[in-house]
Amino acid sequence: MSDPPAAAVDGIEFRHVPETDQHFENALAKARDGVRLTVDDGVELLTTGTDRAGIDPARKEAVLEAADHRRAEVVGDDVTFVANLNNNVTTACDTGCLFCNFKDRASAFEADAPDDHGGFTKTPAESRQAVVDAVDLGISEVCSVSGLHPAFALDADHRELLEAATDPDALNYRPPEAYTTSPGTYVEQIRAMSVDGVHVHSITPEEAYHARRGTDRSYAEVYRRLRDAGLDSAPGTAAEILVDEVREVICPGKMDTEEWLDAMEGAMAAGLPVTATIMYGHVENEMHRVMHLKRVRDLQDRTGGITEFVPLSFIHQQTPLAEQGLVDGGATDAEDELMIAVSRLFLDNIENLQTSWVKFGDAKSLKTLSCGANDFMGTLLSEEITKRAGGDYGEFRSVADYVDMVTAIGRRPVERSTNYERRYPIDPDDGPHGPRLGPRADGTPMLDGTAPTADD
Ligand SMILES: C[S@@+](CC[C@H](N)C(=O)[O-])C[C@H]1O[C@@H](n2cnc3c(N)ncnc32)[C@H](O)[C@@H]1O
Ligand SMILES: Nc1c(NC[C@H](O)[C@H](O)[C@H](O)CO)[nH]c(=O)[nH]c1=O
Ligand SMILES: N[C@@H](Cc1ccc(O)cc1)C(=O)O
Ligand code: SF4
Repeated sequence: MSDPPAAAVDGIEFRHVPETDQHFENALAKARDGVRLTVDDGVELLTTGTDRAGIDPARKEAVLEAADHRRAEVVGDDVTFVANLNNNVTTACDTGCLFCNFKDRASAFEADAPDDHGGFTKTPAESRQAVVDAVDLGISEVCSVSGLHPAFALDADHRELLEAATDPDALNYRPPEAYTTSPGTYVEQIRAMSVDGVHVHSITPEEAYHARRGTDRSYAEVYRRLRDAGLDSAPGTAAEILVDEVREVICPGKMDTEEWLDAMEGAMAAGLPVTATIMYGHVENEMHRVMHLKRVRDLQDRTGGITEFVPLSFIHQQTPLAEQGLVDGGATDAEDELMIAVSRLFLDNIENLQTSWVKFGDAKSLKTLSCGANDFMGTLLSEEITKRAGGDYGEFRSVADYVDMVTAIGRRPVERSTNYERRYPIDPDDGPHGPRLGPRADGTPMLDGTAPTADD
């Protein structure tokens, strides 16, 4: 009847466990009535009741249905997506997150090291060229998240400070000359990616932390400088699970929960919209997942600046967590569906809920569009993070792919801008289909016929 548990977690004892005084039926009634849910309510829904082991299929369907209704009430039936490029600048990173296989040790990029690390660093000029090519294809957004390369500084002033530091190693700084290729500064990268007014979505809280290391600048100040250089919004990754006892296991080198919240508030204080994420399906339990949702909901109550929430299902295959035996799988289908549904029901102050074809594949993401999700991510054109972790769902979806998939489930595909302010509803019968919202978009299909996942 029920799915097996997501992951065996040996030897980790957590203070927070999925136990509550609430009953599943009460929590479901509140969810159906649109009453704001407590953490205990969320745990009851996510577990389909803590009174029984495993996931109860009938109760699960009831939760998915409530979330689907809520989605229709809040955002209607349109399914949105963004025409975008993922441009990762560098894989060099020494933060050591145990769920991540995107990173390569920075020492492998040093000028005197053998060039066999399999990773990459792009100069600002190389980033610009990648964006120019994609803007020609019609994209409206470049999404850029990267490793914390030790040679990165915010700008020339920051570099000067880092160069003068008594112990630069302690600040995770090494000068660009130490490396075969320099990523330049964050400001140079953002300027380089600002091609013809394309929307630049970049600088996660962890990257902002790196961009202020060794200084007493506030996050707002750092994000303001980046905004002046052309940054338009920030991705809320690095959230993982916003409960420190979990972060200590999966990403001990990363900022803690408070610092993540501080960075997000700084971005919003600088006038930038942000997204928020959760990465689940590893060592955490349902109590952690819902505590995370509560922290995101509180942040949105304080700021109102979060445009979308993105549940990222952990891809386990080629990661240190799996290699060290800390996990033996990711989330099950039922857990993925419930994560989407409970995110919709719990986050009553965030309109848009994204499903990721990169993490779920097409079939499961389509299913989640009837479990609470309304946004179907973006065209990406390139994807490294999931691929390097062992994910196998490709790197690109064309506008034609989106039209086919979304119309197949009886919904209307709508191309959106990053912040959902501009929308272009697509008439499925009026093909061929290409992006419309980018600075050079004219409806020409993006990579028709040549892309690995395009229709043939
Ligand atoms: C790879 S990092 C790059 C940006 C920056 N270094 C940071 O940590 O914010 C972006 C996000 O990818 C997600 N990620 C990394 N490895 C993953 C995996 N194996 N499965 C699912 N998501 C993953 C994490 O949520 C992480 O915060
Ligand atoms: N969900 C994932 C994303 N999301 C990025 C979006 O495509 C877009 O940038 C955002 O909606 C802002 O408009 N990117 C990935 O590489 N992998 C994902 O799983
Ligand atoms: N979805 C995130 C960005 C992201 C980037 C890479 C990922 O692997 C996951 C998420 C955002 O739009 O803010
Ligand atoms: S998740 Fe980000 S910070 Fe952590 S190791 Fe990967 S690239 Fe580095």
